[in-house]
Amino acid sequence: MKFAKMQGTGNDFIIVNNIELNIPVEKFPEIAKRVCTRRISVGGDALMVVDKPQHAGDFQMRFYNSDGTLGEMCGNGARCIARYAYENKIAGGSMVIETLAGDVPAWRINKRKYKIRLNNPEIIKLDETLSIDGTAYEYSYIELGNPGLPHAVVKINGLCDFDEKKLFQLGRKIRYYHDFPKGVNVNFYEIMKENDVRLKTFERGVEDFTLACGTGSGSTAVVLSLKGVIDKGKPVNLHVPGGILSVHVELNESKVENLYLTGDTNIVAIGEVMDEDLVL
Ligand SMILES: N[C@H](CCC[C@H](N)C(=O)O)C(=O)O
Repeated sequence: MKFAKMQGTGNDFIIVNNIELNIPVEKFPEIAKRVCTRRISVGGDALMVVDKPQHAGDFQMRFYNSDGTLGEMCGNGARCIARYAYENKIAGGSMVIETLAGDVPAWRINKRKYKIRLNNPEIIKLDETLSIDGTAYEYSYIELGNPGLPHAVVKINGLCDFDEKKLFQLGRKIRYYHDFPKGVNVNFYEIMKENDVRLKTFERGVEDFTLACGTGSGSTAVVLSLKGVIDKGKPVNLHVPGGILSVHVELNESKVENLYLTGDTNIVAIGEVMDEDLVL
């Protein structure tokens, strides 16, 4: 199975072109689980599949988390797959990616940098409260697109020095909190300085922190813009464990008109998956 391994700010993906491979789609959850397993197979946060467009887009992106579950969208994945599509002549330097959450336009900025327009939020609930082990946490809930990718945005003072094991436990408990029927990706943030935000995301489907989350970065920037915490006109720098992502929130009053995500991509390997225990 021909593949490319890419990463965007450390969020890593295995990408295959199903226009050529023609693998029945019902097989991809199992394939994803296998090839994404670190040490045992190729390893990655997710498997992404390029397929023929279903309407007016350039191609379809199917996204499978490392546990085999389907994700509605993926911000870093969309940036990487846009580069994959451009370099494999599936699309030009300006394209439209069809995702479950809706169409995602993408642009090549230069060889490694790609920008996408994230799906606009369909649900936003600011300043909610949840309780974990007797402690109350304020959070905001947001879904980008429809069906939307669920995100909780939680402020943690001292995130930089927060005990990693404790943060993992907290992330996992919020991820499965009963108020979130679809489960949730958990974004812990703290403000570093004006428009610079530190962010760590515990991802549904990976069941761990990833080095970066694009939709999580977009969701956090929207919440902070609406709350008036950051300067609305300017891009927000999200300092994630894998690097820096830039998000530009264009607001009209309190309505998000456009939400852009920009960052680097890296093609780590191109080759053939030879895993002898992979069942195709
Ligand atoms: N890392 C991704 C999100 C993956 C979505 C997945 N964790 C889910 O909730 O299904 C991003 O850059 O936006």
